[in-house]
Amino acid sequence: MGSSKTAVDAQSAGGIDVKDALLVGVIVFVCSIFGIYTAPPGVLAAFWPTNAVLVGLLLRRRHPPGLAHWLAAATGYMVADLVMAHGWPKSAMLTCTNLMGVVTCYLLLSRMSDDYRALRHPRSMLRFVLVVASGGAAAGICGIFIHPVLFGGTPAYGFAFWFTTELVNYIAILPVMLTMPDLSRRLAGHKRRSDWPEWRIEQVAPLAAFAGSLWLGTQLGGPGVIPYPIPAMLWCALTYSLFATAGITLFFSMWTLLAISSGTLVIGANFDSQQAIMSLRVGVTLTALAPLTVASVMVARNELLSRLKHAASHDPMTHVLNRGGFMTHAEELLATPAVVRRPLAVLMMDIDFFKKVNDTHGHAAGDAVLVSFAQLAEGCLRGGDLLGRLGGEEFAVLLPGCSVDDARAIAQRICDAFAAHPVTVGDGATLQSTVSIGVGCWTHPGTSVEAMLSAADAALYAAKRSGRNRVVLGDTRKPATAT
Ligand SMILES: Nc1nc2c(ncn2[C@@H]2O[C@H](COP(=O)(O)OP(=O)(O)OP(=O)(O)O)[C@@H](O)[C@H]2O)c(=O)[nH]1
Repeated sequence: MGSSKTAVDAQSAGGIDVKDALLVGVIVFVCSIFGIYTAPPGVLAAFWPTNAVLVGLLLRRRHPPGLAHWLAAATGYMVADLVMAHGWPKSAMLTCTNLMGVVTCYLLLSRMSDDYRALRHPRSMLRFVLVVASGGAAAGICGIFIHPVLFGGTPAYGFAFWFTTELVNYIAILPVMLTMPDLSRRLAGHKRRSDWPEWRIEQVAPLAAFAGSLWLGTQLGGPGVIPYPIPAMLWCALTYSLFATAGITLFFSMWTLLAISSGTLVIGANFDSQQAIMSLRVGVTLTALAPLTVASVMVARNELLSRLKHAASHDPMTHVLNRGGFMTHAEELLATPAVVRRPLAVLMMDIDFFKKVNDTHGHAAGDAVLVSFAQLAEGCLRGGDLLGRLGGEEFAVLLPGCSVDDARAIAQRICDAFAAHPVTVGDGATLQSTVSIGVGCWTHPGTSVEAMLSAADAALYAAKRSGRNRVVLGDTRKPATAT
């Protein structure tokens, strides 16, 4: 039974792999045809997206590419060149050159950690430039041999031409591929329209400044206009996601080169030699590295900040909110109009005879009981409820929009579940602890979190005095006043 299932799995995985490889081949073919069609007459494609798209595709797949993928990619290149009547020998030489750069970039990038590869590390752009320069150099080495044969140039020119072309295309396109959000995961998240961020003026302004600086360049002209959009692009990098910044820098590179070649952007320089064109393309592309580096540093900074924020507001042992985190979240929740107008309940929970657990089985056993209780309590709550560890063996819960009856029922559920849940500790002993819970309820809160907690605490004290392992409802007739 097991082996036949494995065979079926392998078969279906094989089917998916072939389909996947075919898709890679088709994408390589389409990108290559696009590159060949956009080339000026007599020159190999000026904008050659295929290699960067292929490296990005292979890296973004869940599994490393197999032989089928590489064969499909090679076929895609060959067929595109043959369709454009480049003939077999020329097509084969061009395919080898393309694949040399792709394989080099793929191998180097696939060995990097996820953070570096997705350009989410402050130093990732440095490594990225080294990788794409290596990919360009690999293609350049092929260029030394094929350029004199195919185009009659010198080996040195062959190296320079292939190196710069690959470098420019990788730097412009690969960041977009590497930072592209995982669409399947996004769609699975079912983002509703109301969850989307609102577009405010400060979010639109950097993009408007970028468009404005591009326009200004066309109006003023002269050799200094190329970096005009850099301040706006840095502003974009500080405001938008890494992926959006990568898209903006790609647009900048393409726009600048197209605008100069079409005469929309007049910089007053002569581009009558291949060297001058190469120099311009490399210069424009390298300019775009600055905003990408800023965006990359911003991502790393924001992730560090959110990790620090989480660490400051959560208890490292039970992973629920700590006192500070609970108070901040509770106050924020109480300021929400939807919460203010609805009933609200607070539970104060304290594990019974917890000192005895520590004294009998050791501190580690006490910790295990605390972790177990936090998990169990969390499992009894609804999505919008807040659970926090206020200190020691004392926990609190805020239940927004919860009636007296519901609050009592939730508290009783936690109490019963914990009493019925044995915890096995390090010395092999099985501990059966209980919890006492005080409940405070308000039909119109209008008071501070501290006041609510102290009212629920009074009910907890009553629960302890009347025998523990029980739920006691506090006085709910009048709202508590701030202490
Ligand atoms: N294992 C462990 N123990 C803790 C931690 N924080 C506080 N304690 C212990 O929790 C115990 C609390 O004991 P008491 O306040 O006397 O309460 P109790 O024994 O539960 O008695 P009642 O609350 O009256 O049922 C003390 O022994 C503290 O040292 C912790 O993080 N881990």
